[in-house]
Amino acid sequence: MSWGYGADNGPEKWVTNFPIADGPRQSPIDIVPGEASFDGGLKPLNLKYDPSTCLDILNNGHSFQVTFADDSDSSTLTDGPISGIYRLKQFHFHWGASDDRGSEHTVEGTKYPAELHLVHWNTKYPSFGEAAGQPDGLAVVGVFLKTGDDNPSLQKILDAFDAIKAKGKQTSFPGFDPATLLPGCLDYWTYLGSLTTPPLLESVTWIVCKEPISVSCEQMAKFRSLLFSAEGEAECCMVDNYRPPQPLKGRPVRASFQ
Ligand SMILES: CCN[C@H]1CN(CCOCC)S(=O)(=O)c2sc(S(N)(=O)=O)cc21
Ligand SMILES: [Zn+2]
Repeated sequence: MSWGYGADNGPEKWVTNFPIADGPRQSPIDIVPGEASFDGGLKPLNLKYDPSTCLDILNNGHSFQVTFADDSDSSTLTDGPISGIYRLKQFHFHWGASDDRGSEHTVEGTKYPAELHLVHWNTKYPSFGEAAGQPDGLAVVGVFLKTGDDNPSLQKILDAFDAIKAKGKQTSFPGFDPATLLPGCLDYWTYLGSLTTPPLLESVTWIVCKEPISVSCEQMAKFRSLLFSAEGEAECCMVDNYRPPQPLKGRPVRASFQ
């Protein structure tokens, strides 16, 4: 059985096939603002996204992801805590079965109903796959979702869900601008961590925005209409696809704001 989020193949079991699960720089973590150190040397995030690089939306059986053309520097992350140019590869979400849980990072124990991850790779490496194995290979921008007003930008994504309900389904998704998913304020916390799913590679510079974006309760319900299962299999709702916080193991967490 491959990894997942169930009792038999979930986060507590991943260490069996992925021993790095108990490694020194695992993600997510619980962020304690009072223990983060303000670093005046941290630059503002510079996110420049070109909607024409948006390709398709896919249900990969663990989440859904929106994938981007990354053969040029059209959609990039620069500055912030990183050096060089990182290209946007994909974004995806993690969410709960109910609004009281779903995010991977937590803030002083507070769980949000969902968390957005924008995945970028360091162009000093020849490809995404190469970069994913390097300690400075990836940079993921995390954005919390908080229940409140309807989010029109999110709605465009949710409207595509009927075409990707089951695992393995994919459909074209042209012209989406991921910048419309960012909060107004780009203050962030940053620390060195890992992928939060297998292969749990310790190659991620995490950049977690302090300000959440909004999602309505109805929109959260739509997230929960996706399936972990493929067509023809017993239906299993895609919910609680989040890894809980992992030990900090002495890592510094820096804040870009005071
Ligand atoms: C379901 C698999 N999720 C993985 C898939 N990729 C890793 C593929 O490694 C290939 C060598 S990824 O780099 O796109 C990526 S980023 C995150 S997260 N939640 O930490 O932002 C998980 C994953
Ligand atoms: Zn993720």
